Amino acid sequence: MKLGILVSGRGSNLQAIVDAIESGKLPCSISIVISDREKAYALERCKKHHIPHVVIKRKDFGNVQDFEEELIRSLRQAQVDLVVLAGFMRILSAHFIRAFPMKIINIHPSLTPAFVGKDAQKQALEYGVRITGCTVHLVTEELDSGPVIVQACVPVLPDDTEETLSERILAYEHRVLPQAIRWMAEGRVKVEGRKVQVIGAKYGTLPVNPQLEVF
Ligand SMILES: Nc1nc2c(c(=O)[nH]1)N[C@@H](CN(C=O)c1ccc(C(=O)N[C@@H](CCC(=O)O)C(=O)O)cc1)CN2
Ligand SMILES: NCC(=O)N[C@@H]1O[C@H](COP(=O)([O-])[O-])[C@@H](O)[C@H]1O
Repeated sequence: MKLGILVSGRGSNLQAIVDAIESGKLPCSISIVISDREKAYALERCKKHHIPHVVIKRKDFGNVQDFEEELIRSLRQAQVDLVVLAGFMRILSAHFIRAFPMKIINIHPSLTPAFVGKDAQKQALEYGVRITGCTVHLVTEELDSGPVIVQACVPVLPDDTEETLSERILAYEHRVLPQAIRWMAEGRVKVEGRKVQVIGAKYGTLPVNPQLEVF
């Protein structure tokens, strides 16, 4: 499976995908990484691992439609089979999503539908929950509300800061995202409306549901 990965920041989830591929655990290749920010550290990771990459900045386009058309053009030119949002911090339009039907996944640092949007870890802390986590979901036109592929539960500790909680969640993100991509590559993710079934996966076990098989 050829991946097109969209990033905006440090790229630790990108690195987790690269590590999974290079270790032989993830039968995929990365055709293109696109960053909307030229100073994203994710781009340094691409240079180190010789991954094709491009910067496509919103402010270089007169409107969001032209910006998204360039994203679509680059992804189609790279002939990607799956688009992965790995810390990409722009809300994508229905037009973009319809260009890759059921072929866009996103990693989000909460148990959706709780705490959607930006700063999910801070939202969880401020709300006072004792359990949060991360979600890989299919991207729909509604923000962070797509059919859920996998979720990991992460405890919130009394002395947690946004930083300590984010790091604890991130450790699970780096496992559930490659696992979800592998299930997509194996064709085991079956979607009926909002319901998702990973064929052959073991459900009901925590802290990760469905249970991870490789990562
Ligand atoms: N249509 C969708 N687009 C995106 C989704 C999605 O689920 N559906 N996921 C996001 C990633 N994301 C949370 O997982 C997210 C990213 C950014 C924002 C946001 O409010 N961004 C602001 C400002 C961006 C900036 O500061 O540069 C905005 O775009 O207005 C919310 C959620 C990726 N896209
Ligand atoms: N709403 C989207 C969102 O908050 N995404 C989050 O941004 C971080 C990117 O880290 P990374 O660049 O090191 O992968 C990750 O924690 C990801 O879940």
